[in-house]
Amino acid sequence: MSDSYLIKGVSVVGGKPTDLLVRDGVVAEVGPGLRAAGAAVVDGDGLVALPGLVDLHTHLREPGREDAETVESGSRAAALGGYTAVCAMANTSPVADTAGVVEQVWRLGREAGLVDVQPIGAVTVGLAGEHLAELGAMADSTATVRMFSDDGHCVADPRLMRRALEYVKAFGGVIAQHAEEPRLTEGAQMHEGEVSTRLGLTGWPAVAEEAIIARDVLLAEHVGSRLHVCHTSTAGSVAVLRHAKARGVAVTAEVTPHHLLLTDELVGGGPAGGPYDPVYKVNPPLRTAADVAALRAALAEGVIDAVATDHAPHAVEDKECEWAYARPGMLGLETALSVVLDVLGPEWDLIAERMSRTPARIAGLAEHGHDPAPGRPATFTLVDPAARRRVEPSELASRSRNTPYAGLELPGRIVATFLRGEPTVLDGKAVR
Ligand SMILES: NC(=O)N[C@@H](CC(=O)O)C(=O)O
Ligand SMILES: [Zn+2]
Ligand SMILES: [Zn+2]
Repeated sequence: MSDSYLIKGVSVVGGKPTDLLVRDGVVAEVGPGLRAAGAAVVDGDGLVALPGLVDLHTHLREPGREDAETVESGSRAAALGGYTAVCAMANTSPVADTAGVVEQVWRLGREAGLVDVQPIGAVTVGLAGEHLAELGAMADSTATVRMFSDDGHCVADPRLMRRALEYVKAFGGVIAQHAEEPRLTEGAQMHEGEVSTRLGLTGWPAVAEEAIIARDVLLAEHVGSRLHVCHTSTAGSVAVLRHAKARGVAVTAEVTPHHLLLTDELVGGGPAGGPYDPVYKVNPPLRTAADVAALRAALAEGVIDAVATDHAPHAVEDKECEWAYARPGMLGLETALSVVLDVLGPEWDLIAERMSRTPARIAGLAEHGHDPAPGRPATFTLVDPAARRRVEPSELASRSRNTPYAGLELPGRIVATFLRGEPTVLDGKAVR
């Protein structure tokens, strides 16, 4: 593989076409009409260069469910989706609640070498919500964990949540909360509303999310610590976040691509078939069109800071079964940019902000989230916004197939991704 690349005629984050010279891992020069003997030339005509995307919320399933995803297969899916860094959730088996497990995940990410894999540590031992995990040991480990989450479960005990928020202040950490009051979602199968009533499924009310976010922003304010809200899904949650931010609370929030595009109506029957298709089962559940509209507006405005995929691969037997027995979760890495492009349109600066710069800052990933500019790490992705693609589950790099977008035509295609000057994707294909 070449060690320098000349990308000709590319638009950097929507600007006028220019050339990018990549050498020794960094962007060496930016400007029109560049020449470089020996450099591999990439035709950037019609392409947009974005800072490499950063996912705050990825389930890689290793260790424990390597049949559904591995660090390597998930890293490949991420690179193909334009990502250069992913934060790996802790709900593996064993749980990532010790320095040993987070170091293992970090090392597997390095070995795969396709994206930077930043492990997230569990807040409580075994995600059981009873005792704080060894947060300090995970922070001090090779994986230098700064974000902690019991995702999949809510840290429901307010005293434990308070102590976790207090603890991570010492090293500038953040608690990422899966906001779900468990007493309000017992047996829940989908969003509580008209559709759940019609289908006869137990509802997951919006207030179960909103009540926890309200409590947690107050706790974060009280102890002067940082809170991050995972997969925000309701208009009411947006209202709580807006209020907290106006008060100066150190809270950030993410939204998933699926909550920006899909609604609970799909549970009653999607484009591909009849009702109760578990591909639409996810936590938090798909909500209403009014929620979708509020989430889109909040993302544009900045009340929601980032798009995060919540890429949640599941094996066929856990997904292609009766609705009630299916695991919640959807794939996201390989379709996220296309969905966001569909939702926001070609607002490149906004897309760079919500999918790269801000998530890099939230996760504390200093090498990520920088627009390609001289002296910066050559860590970026090239998008063809004119291309349209039909999502074909069998063509995905993920080991799982549970995409809710099968058969759907979406705008945009990732042509190439570079991580510190090395291509991880070229001509739309992973380099390994
Ligand atoms: N989102 C989901 O529906 N599932 C996630 C867990 C989670 O993000 O809560 C999973 O691990 O499968
Ligand atoms: Zn969650
Ligand atoms: Zn998750």
